[in-house]
Amino acid sequence: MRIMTTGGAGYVGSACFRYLRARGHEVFAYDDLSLGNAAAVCDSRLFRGDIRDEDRLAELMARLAIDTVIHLCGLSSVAESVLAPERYRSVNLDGTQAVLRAMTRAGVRRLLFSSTGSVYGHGSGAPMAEDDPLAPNSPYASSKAAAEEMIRERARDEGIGAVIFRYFNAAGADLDGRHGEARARETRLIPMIMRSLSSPGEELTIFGGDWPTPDGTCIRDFVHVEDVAHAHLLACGSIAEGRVETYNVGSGAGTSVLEVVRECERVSGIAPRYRIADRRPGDAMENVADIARITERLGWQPKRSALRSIVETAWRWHRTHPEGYATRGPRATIAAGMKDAG
Ligand SMILES: NC(=O)c1ccc[n+]([C@@H]2O[C@H](COP(=O)([O-])OP(=O)(O)OC[C@H]3O[C@@H](n4cnc5c(N)ncnc54)[C@H](O)[C@@H]3O)[C@@H](O)[C@H]2O)c1
Ligand SMILES: O=c1ccn([C@@H]2O[C@H](COP(=O)(O)OP(=O)(O)O[C@H]3O[C@H](CO)[C@H](O)[C@H](O)[C@H]3O)[C@@H](O)[C@H]2O)c(=O)[nH]1
Repeated sequence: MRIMTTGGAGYVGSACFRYLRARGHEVFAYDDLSLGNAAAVCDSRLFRGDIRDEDRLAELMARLAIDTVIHLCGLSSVAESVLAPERYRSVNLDGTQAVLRAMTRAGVRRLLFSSTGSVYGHGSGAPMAEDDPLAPNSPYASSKAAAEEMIRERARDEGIGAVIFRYFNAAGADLDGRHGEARARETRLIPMIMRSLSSPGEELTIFGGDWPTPDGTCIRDFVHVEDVAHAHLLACGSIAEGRVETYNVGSGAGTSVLEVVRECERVSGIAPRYRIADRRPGDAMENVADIARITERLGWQPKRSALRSIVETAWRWHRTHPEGYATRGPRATIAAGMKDAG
């Protein structure tokens, strides 16, 4: 396949880029690097640009003879979206429209889209299945639900094939120790815990200790980023023109925020300093995936998504790369001067 990954220098996008390339596919990344890292992909295959630049996308898709687009580009912080809903609508929804129009112009007929498990809303204690009603409770989740609808409409009108992936909480780092989560503006739980472990002055804030859950903190479904990348490999091969398939991508297991904090303490041997604050606006109480559909139809199984494996790989990455991809010197496992990480 000849694949364009939008948002391909980001955390999940670059993991997919590397995973698919290592398995023989021609993969190109498109990213404005506002949050992503050029060093996470291969320089010669990274094209810089804004996702709303339809002309540039169409020109690149045609020139590179792309047959499949994996549209991962997006803004994805729930909390930030509450403060800047218009920006989220613009990048996530207008950006998706630009990708769809560019695909039409360049004759690309296969799309894999990164949606989110947060489209289901708070949850009711049971894992969420793909046909459950959607109840997005943040501008971020709403923008993804609207983008999904736009894709379904386009598929009906033009007969393209699409897979919609609703990821739950992607986490962990590559097993090679050279790649991991490193965003310009970080808000996610595991990187924030890692930061507090590495810098003793940094205190972790836990948002909400009064949710109606066993320990009062939110519950999430953490899935290892390498399992997520493997799901993309399987899904790309399954896309059929004229059909849209929707799959949850999670581990199927719920873990509370405090349980994650404790696991990080066990793995690192360092007790993080934390305080419990008010609930974070836009947060869902519980977000756990029912993964029966993806298991049955794509034969996918989470293999590395045990919490221990997620935290061990994340800790190894953060310990050796305290400044993310900018880390140099003996702590970094990236060989000095190595540019072509892809
Ligand atoms: N990581 C998760 O747990 C998770 C869960 C559910 C859904 N998702 C979705 O998966 C996708 C990837 O997530 P991620 O964790 O890799 O995020 P990320 O922030 O690491 O990557 C997003 C990438 O998009 C790029 N980008 C942002 N705005 C852009 C713009 N206007 N033009 C071009 N590029 C732009 C950034 O530079 C970045 O490299 C997102 O769409 C996100 O909503 C992620
Ligand atoms: O410093 C922090 C950061 C997070 N949390 C808590 O940890 C949980 C997870 O928060 P994250 O920000 O790590 O992730 P979200 O569940 O909010 O969102 C993530 O998973 C979703 C899917 O479930 C999305 O798609 C989204 O892109 C992705 O960031 C939440 O209860 C949050 O309140 C804290 O307590 N302190």
